[in-house]
Amino acid sequence: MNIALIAHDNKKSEMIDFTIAYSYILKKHKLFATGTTGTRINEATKMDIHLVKSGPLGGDQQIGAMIAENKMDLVIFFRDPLTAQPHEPDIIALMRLCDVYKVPLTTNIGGAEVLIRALESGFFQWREIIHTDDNREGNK
Ligand SMILES: O=C(CO)COP(=O)(O)O
Repeated sequence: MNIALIAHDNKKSEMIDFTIAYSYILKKHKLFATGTTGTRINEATKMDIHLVKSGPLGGDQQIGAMIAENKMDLVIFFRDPLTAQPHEPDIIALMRLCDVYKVPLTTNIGGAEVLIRALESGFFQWREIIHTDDNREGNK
């Protein structure tokens, strides 16, 4: 599965803790991340991560484009709900595309714990069906 890892600055240490704790699951998958988040995760875990640009420089939109192309299976996005972000429209667009394409999205560590364990337990196999279904709603 392709997994996106994104965290706002005040949530980056939480993301590091999360990826260290679940590296035994995450390393079995293809990981993508916005620039700063991915660099920090790589430094802490040594996992291979495909980096896109930093969020404020278009990284959220790059992840969004992957969602629109059916190339993302799970988005783990630790948002900071207490700090205004200059690229808020990009963030909303990313989350909207998750809804358009029915891609599982969590915006906090509580949901991430549940989804990562679901992934490990095989609850994401339906994504493989979607990958082969050209007639899904989002492609119309
Ligand atoms: O801003 C972000 C998500 O909206 C994250 O970007 P960085 O990982 O580059 O900090």
